[in-house]
Amino acid sequence: MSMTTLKALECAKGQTLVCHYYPDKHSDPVFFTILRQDQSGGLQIMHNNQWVAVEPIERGLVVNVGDFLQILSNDKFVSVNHRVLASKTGPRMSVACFFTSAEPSKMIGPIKEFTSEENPPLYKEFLVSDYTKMFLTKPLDKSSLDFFRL
Ligand SMILES: O=C(O)CCC(=O)C(=O)O
Ligand SMILES: [Fe+2]
Repeated sequence: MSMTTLKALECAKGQTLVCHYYPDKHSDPVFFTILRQDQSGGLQIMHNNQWVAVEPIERGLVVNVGDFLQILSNDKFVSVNHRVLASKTGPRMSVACFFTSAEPSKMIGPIKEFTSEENPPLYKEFLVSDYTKMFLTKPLDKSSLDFFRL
């Protein structure tokens, strides 16, 4: 195959890099995540300082609250800390759909409905792109929320 064929197909114009590294605790830097896991399980959420297994439900979907929903709601909805334990029994399949802003220049912060004089904003306003940058550079198990908390 000649280089011109590949060039004509624009073979390097779009790149997708996906790294999966789950065992560490994290919360998702999005509004919410819809998750489909297979029957092998492995997903755990932190509840009352304990890891709780999320039992797979056939054809069921898991909806996780993400950091942006926690920030928008000024901590009324809490972003879930979760992890996935590697299984020794074979391959595991999961599909995660992250709901976030398509516009990195969007500002996010606690919204009026969730703030008042008695309930002042707990987070500063920030750009979605700054949050994503923070998420990608901090240690995975450290909460990004803390970097934006007032
Ligand atoms: O595979 C899973 O069940 C969860 C994956 C996950 O937490 C993530 O991709 O952020
Ligand atoms: Fe996650």
